[in-house]
Amino acid sequence: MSLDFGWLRWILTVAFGAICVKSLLTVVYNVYFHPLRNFPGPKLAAATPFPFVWRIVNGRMVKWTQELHDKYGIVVRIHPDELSFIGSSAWKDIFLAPRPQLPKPTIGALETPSRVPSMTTIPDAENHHRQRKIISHAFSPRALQEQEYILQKWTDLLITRLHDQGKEVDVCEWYNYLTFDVIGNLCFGESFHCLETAENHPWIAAIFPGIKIAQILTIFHHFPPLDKLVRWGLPFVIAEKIKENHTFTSQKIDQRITAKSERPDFMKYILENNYPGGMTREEINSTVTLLILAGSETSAQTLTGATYFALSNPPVMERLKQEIRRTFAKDPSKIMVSRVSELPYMHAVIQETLRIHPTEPIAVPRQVDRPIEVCGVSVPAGVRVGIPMQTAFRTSFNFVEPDTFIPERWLDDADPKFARDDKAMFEPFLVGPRNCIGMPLAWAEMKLTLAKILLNFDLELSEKNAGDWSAQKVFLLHDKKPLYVKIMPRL
Ligand code: HEM
Repeated sequence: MSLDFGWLRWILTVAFGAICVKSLLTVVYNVYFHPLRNFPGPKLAAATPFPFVWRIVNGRMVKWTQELHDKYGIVVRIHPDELSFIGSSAWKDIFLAPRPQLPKPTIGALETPSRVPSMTTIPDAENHHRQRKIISHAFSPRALQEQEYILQKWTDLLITRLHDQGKEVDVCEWYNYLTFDVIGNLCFGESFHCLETAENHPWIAAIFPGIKIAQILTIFHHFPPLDKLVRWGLPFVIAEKIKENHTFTSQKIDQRITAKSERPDFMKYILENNYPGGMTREEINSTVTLLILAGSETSAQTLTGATYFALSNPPVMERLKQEIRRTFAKDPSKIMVSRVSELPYMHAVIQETLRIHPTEPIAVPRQVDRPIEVCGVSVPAGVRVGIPMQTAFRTSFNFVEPDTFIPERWLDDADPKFARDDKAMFEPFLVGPRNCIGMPLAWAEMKLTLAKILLNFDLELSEKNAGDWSAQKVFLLHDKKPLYVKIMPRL
């Protein structure tokens, strides 16, 4: 008996035809009738999300937005529903002025392993505030003072371990070991033992590929209903890793809670201030995972960047070494957070690193839920607006010699030509109620580390590094590369 599948062919043809007609109508609407139709930008990016999602997949979003802003100016329509701004008043217009604050869009947001949002993935302002109020106690000036001994202990261990190594190390890896151990201590009361073992803990080894996959999978958010399929299917793809990481975090937090310790780490403050109706245990798990990521990779990337840029510009390295060695030569034990904070040139080197190589290079946009004005133009509700930091920090619209590493531009006695720099554009830690809560900790950790490294070692770039270290793809974070450096002990 032969089966007649004619009806199936007919259904498929009709379905395919309907999809084509709907897509065509959407394209026509996006280009000619959409509220953003008059904004500048490439027609293809206005018509469909494909050019945008392609840059997410190939990690070239930074290069693309740079080219678009060079061509179209300070505002560009980079997606049918998204505008990109690089004018400094955009910080105020998007992140400070709207009250209540604009929510984070669910499109493009990474999910936490448990699906319970962390402080940073919660879209709405009210719930974000509820969590941030509790977490903020762990980042007060007093808490940072109490936590300094942890920074001191682990930066000292980094120096000892570097003395044990051969002549050449991948500093990217070692800065990561340091920042993970510090943040492990602050979150769980116990380090990840990376510095001791010179290895990444499996939790860490799993998280980076996980972020990359999750970021690439966000492209399906742009093609509903495929987003639902991915949400359903993702756990099957990386189920084991998700479960392992989730269990690890949960167990470590359990242990820290049971220990009832008075160590001044993050958990002490979270537990002390978690009033009834505050954070649920699952929210604590998700937010601790966020703290580990936000508090480690960012500082490690910036330390690697500062090392690379200073070594690539010998007069900068010379001036930086002089400042540190002159200040601490007589008594290296006096390298305290309060004292390293007073070194203007080191501050300028790190700022310039964050300008050339910010840790959040691409826009993390906001959802416009009411008409607003950004950089003097009216933006309708229902779209997304963002500031791509790397593009905004490295454009001649905002900075003189934007691609050149010049820490001197940040000094009080800078060359008058740098008066043309729009310094209000430079906000590498974000502004507003969702800015970086760990900024003082980050500064303290980075300055302490750089000071100790340059007091103890002379450094030189290895011939093993190929090309420009800072030319990296971006999958939300920089797709980091090793940085091989020859280290020569001097103390
Ligand atoms: C060079 C170092 C760092 C830079 C440049 C940096 C930058 C940023 C930026 C741009 C954001 C906003 C993310 C978004 O778009 O939502 C952010 C958020 C955050 N950062 Fe940092 N960060 C650094 C270090 C740290 C450290 C050491 C910690 C400590 C744990 C930390 C904890 C956080 C947290 C918890 C958030 C989320 C805040 C919220 O959602 O309210 N960061 N950071």
